[in-house]
Amino acid sequence: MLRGRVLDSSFFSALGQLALFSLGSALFSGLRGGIFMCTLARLNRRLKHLLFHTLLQQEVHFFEVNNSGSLSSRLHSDVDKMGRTVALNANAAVRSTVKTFLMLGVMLNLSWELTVLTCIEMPLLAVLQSKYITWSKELKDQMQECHAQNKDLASQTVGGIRTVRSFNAEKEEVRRYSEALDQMCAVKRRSGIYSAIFLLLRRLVSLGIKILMLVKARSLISVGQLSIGNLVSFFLYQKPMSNNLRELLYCYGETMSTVGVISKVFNYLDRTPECKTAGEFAPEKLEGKISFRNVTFTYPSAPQDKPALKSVSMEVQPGKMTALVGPSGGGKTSCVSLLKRLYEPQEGEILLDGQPLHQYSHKYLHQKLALVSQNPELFSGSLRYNIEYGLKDCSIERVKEAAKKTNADGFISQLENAYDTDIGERGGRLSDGQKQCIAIIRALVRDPQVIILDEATSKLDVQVQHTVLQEVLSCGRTVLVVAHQLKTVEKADHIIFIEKGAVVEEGTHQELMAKRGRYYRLKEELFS
Ligand SMILES: Nc1ncnc2c1ncn2[C@@H]1O[C@H](COP(=O)(O)OP(=O)(O)OP(=O)(O)O)[C@@H](O)[C@H]1O
Repeated sequence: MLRGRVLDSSFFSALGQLALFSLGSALFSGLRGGIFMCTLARLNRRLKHLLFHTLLQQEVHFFEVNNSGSLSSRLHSDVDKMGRTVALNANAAVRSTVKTFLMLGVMLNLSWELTVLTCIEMPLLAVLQSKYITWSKELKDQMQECHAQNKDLASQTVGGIRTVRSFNAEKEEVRRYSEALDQMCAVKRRSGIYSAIFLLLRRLVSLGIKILMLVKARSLISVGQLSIGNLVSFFLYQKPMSNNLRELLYCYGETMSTVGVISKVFNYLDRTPECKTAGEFAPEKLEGKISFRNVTFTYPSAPQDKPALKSVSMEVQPGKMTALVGPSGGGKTSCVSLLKRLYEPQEGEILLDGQPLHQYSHKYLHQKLALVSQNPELFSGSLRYNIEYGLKDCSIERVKEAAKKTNADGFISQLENAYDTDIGERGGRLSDGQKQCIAIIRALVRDPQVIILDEATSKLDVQVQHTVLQEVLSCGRTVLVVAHQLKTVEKADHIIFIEKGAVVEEGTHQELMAKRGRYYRLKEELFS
């Protein structure tokens, strides 16, 4: 047509072909887009599920070295970015490749010389692009880190707003956040400068190629190897063809620069937790006798010559109340953490009814051995949800019964929706004492044989403390109490005094008082 030899019949046939081609292309692109979006959604869901599952299997130390902000960033932004980049780029790459080959055929037919020149642009741009990727990859990693840090800082400050307010630290927190934002801004600025330089060079290369093509076209026309019509047709194809090539390069670049993000996500997915896998042992009857045999333990993040426990040996008798006492930093909580298998000792072993702890099934162990700590971790949701947490098929009657035993049903029934009341983020709508009550009910509802109270009743009044202790001691349970308030441990059947990671002395209250050793002196210091 552009050559001016237009016949009505060929015009309509070309129009028909064009319409068919457009219809096919629209159908193809709709289908392709739809399929890729569905695949992307599935891929995203699967990756997040896998990553969250893998994260929850990791040992406690992993969460000490990886803060929650960066983990949540990996889980959300990184997985989203990864899925989007891979799926969308694959989509764009398929589209551009198909178009490129179709156009290449037509363009070669019009002028192979000009087509070769068009294709020269591609390797030049590829060299530029790969340089740009190397520069920008590092910046993208830095941006991810800054993003995670900012998120962590904001969520930590908002989560700890009570402390921030009471220490009048709002200005300081705003300053810290603003510093973090400045850091992010500096990285983005550098990234912007690199991008501007890259775009400029890319334009210059394209322009240079275009000038070469015009010079070549002029010489081809002058020797009669190319008509003006063919040249115009060629340029009509050349622009979208260049765009396609550029899009292919862009997809490659984007995928390459996301490699850092992808490798981080896969590093987490492939990570094997550094702790012994739990066994299958789950006896029907458990007495609850605990033995520490020459247990030496150093926290993974502490220097290896600074063990928290040094060759600790002790016995917690079944059905009795044993108290762990000692000065701050002595190693009491470390004993409890080892008992709950939050960490593994480097030397020695811990036995429950004569069996090493790791041989018990994970579910069984945590059901039979319940821990209530001083600042229990509660989750947003209803009271009932928090009490039943992790239990399947727990009836409301069981929950109510456990609440009655600790005298907590009174305050619960006065709440707006009783057991269905939402307790707010981390149980923020409850008092500290009420939180401790909920944590005790949460432990009792599991009907454990061993119950560990790590300063668990410190915020309850004396009457409730007494009721709770009576309840946990009933049914022949083994009770291990960790206490600073020596008053609460006087009733214990056995007291173990731990200092600087070692058992210093043990016996009943009367025996230790008569001995006039460390226990006696600590008591004197507290009451003098
Ligand atoms: N997560 C940790 N990483 C590294 N070191 C730790 C960690 N937790 C505790 N420690 C160190 O281990 C030692 C024993 O701490 P532990 O918490 O067991 O003492 P504690 O007797 O329970 O103290 P408190 O009575 O103050 O709670 C301390 O020196 C402490 O600094």
